[in-house]
Amino acid sequence: MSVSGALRLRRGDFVLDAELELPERGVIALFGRSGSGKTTLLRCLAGLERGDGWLSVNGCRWQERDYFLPVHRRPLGYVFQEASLFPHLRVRDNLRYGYRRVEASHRRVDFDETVQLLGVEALLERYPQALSGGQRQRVAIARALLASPRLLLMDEPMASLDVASKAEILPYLERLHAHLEIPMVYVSHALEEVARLADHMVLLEAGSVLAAGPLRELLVRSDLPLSHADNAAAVLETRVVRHDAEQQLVELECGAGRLWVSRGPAAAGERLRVSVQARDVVISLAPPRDSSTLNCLPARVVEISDDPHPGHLLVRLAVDDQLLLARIPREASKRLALSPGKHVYAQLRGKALS
Ligand SMILES: Nc1ncnc2c1ncn2[C@@H]1O[C@H](COP(=O)(O)OP(=O)(O)OP(=O)(O)O)[C@@H](O)[C@H]1O
Repeated sequence: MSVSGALRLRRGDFVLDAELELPERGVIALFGRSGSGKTTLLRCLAGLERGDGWLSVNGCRWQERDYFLPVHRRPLGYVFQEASLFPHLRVRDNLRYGYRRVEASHRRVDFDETVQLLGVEALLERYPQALSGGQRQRVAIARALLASPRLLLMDEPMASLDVASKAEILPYLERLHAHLEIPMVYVSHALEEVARLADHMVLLEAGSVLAAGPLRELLVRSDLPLSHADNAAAVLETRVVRHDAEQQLVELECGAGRLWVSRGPAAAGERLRVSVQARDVVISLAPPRDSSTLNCLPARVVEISDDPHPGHLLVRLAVDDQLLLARIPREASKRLALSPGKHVYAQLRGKALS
């Protein structure tokens, strides 16, 4: 584990008391409702808050009982909700600022590659005030990366963006995810965002860690609040089979089944994750005929549990070794005589996949 620690901090009535064991790369979502302590924990990781406990990153002690590495000496990148760029410097000089502060022999990122990765080549000569919110955040992320951090911290980097800017920046964050060799701790309270980006999740509730582990496992646990949320979703890992230009669809392999999604061209063999909302999954006993449903996967009922939505149940389905959630009417469960072990078909409504 590259980031581990136990951090405690009291702020008024609120107490943060969190133990962490984070993987050495990939996107780690700090997730929880408003006030659960996500930002406080992130600030403790950065050294912006000093609580009790210890913290070790990549084998280096950042904090212990009598030792505290100050924030300016921690090799980390911090991206805030609002991009904090220097207004009097062009984008190029904003980017160079962090880059130059790292000795050439310690640099682990290439300037041009990072500029390309975040798609900011065309913006280099502009001043921050001539950028859109999404562009500013891309520059802020590039600047954080150019300081060759060992840990990248992001505090709801899309919170202040409108829907269009969010849609613009998400693909860059996905690209970043594929290229990053360091852990990126990403604070969010938007489940859709987390389902698209994160590999690992730390679920916070009232300052404590309620659960932590691989995202795919936590999303579908019926004992956690995630699976009972309105927008509860599961994530399926798939592989691109082919792009059908005529139908404008991409065929994906998902276990023994196939899915079709409308996306731009994708290369065969590429891994693609899709998130499927529980409310968009329909269960049937036979594959649909004479239906406009494009996607239907053979599945097996694993567990049926109560759901807070009146008149509904939550069904956990296995699609080979992956799990899917379906929120279905209680009446339908009875009519179809669903029980654990039963073989069924999971139809995914048109908009189910994202
Ligand atoms: N300086 C402070 N003094 C008193 N209470 C504080 C202080 N800073 C934070 N808190 C409290 O600590 C709790 C956790 O706040 P924090 O901002 O970490 O939550 P969060 O999960 O990031 O919330 P959000 O999603 O709304 O940003 C909140 O109840 C907040 O009111």
